Amino acid sequence: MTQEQWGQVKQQLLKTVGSNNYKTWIEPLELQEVADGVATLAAPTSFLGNYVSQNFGDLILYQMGNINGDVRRINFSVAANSAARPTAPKADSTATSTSEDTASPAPGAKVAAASESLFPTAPLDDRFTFDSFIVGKPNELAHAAAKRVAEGGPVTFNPLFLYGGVGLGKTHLMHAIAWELQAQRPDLSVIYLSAEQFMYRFVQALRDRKTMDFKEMFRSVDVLMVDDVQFIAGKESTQEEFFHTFNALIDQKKQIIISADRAPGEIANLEERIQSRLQCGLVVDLHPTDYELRLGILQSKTEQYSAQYPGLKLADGVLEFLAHRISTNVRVLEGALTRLFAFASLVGHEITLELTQDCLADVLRASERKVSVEEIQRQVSDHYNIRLSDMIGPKRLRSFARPRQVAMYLCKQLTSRSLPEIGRRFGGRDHTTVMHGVKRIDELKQQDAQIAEDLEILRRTLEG
Ligand SMILES: Nc1ncnc2c1ncn2[C@@H]1O[C@H](COP(=O)(O)OP(=O)(O)OP(=O)(O)O)[C@@H](O)[C@H]1O
Repeated sequence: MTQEQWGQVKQQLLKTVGSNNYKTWIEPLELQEVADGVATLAAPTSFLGNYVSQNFGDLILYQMGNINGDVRRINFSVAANSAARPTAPKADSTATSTSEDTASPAPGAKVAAASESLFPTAPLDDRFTFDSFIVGKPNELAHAAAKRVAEGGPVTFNPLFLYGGVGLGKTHLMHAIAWELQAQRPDLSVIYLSAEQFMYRFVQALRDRKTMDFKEMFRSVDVLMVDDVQFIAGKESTQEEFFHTFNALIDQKKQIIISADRAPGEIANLEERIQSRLQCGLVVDLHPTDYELRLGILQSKTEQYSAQYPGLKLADGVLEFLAHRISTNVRVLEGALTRLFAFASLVGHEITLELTQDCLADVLRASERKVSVEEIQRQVSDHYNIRLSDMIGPKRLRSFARPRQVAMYLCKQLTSRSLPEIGRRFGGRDHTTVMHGVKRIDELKQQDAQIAEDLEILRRTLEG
């Protein structure tokens, strides 16, 4: 691989990983040498080298392979000792870490016999255990199913299919299963990897003419876990391979655990036979968190932080406030708490409600349910059974004018748009017209029970 080709690889990586990731992680890398199919990349720090190796190693190798088929492995010229996960054993103890050896097995778990270049298990996050997973109504079934599978007993439901929205704990549960299996059943060979990694491995095997090794390896494991399976949608040959691997393991009564961001039947461009195969075991949904679960997660995180930041006090009501206000995903919730503790420890203050509102203003704003003017117009015209064009149009008929005023009122109440802006969205009306409409509905809702009820229903629908 020449420096020029390395430049092309970097250009491709820029497109794939985005400019922020690119600047931080890829740009600092230098191509040092290529010998015997092994490309050595020099990273300025061992941390960076390890991080890139873990997170982008496969991708870099994949792109390099596309541009120059001679490259089969990558080395990072950094010390292997500085790996991010101290508990994970090193796959080898040489002074370099490779994209393969960072994909190390769960400690203690036996890794399926495989050629080194296809070494498949992705690293596990040691924070993601059953102990640190808070159980509530929305995730109790998923948790119970994961626990059962983690016992490593006779296979009762196969596959276990976990699905749910972003940041609701799918990966956490899968890692927890892997850790538990490794502790309870170190005799089992367990492979955990993302569907994306499955694809890269497969492509690599195709390129290296090692598909038999690939097949053999995946078909000889006891437990196969594939995260984010929606990734293989639309990728035909990967799907094909996945399907055969899947069938072979099911036939041998080996446990398969799959996660996705939606139910099997809802993954577009996933072959029907795969969709139906995925549904033949237990399909469990991780529901969006509720208030109690969020509070539980915050309390548990706070205990950890209190140990980390001794002496830092948390005022009553702060966690409740956060659990109430941040209702998106757990990742955002955790991030908010991390920021709060870090900030409070810097300024040396007790974490009060004011400090929380101050420090997390952007997160709180972003979590507010955003209702758009268009959504309001649509809902209101549906409610009053008029056409959207009549609501926005010039007609002054009472049957259009009243719903229009209701919609203007709701826009003022539920969005942060100014009166002139609302006017513009209502067919270019003047801000005084909007002001008048808002005032009129304000008065009417005191006198007219029907209007008050309409407003209540609409507000509830719009705020979800
Ligand atoms: N019930 C829970 N208890 C404790 N932590 C949780 C819980 N649910 C999620 N988390 C935490 O939230 C973060 C996001 O979870 P995770 O990565 O498992 O989400 P995911 O469902 O795999 O999301 P994505 O679709 O983005 O991959 C992690 O730090 C995880 O530890």
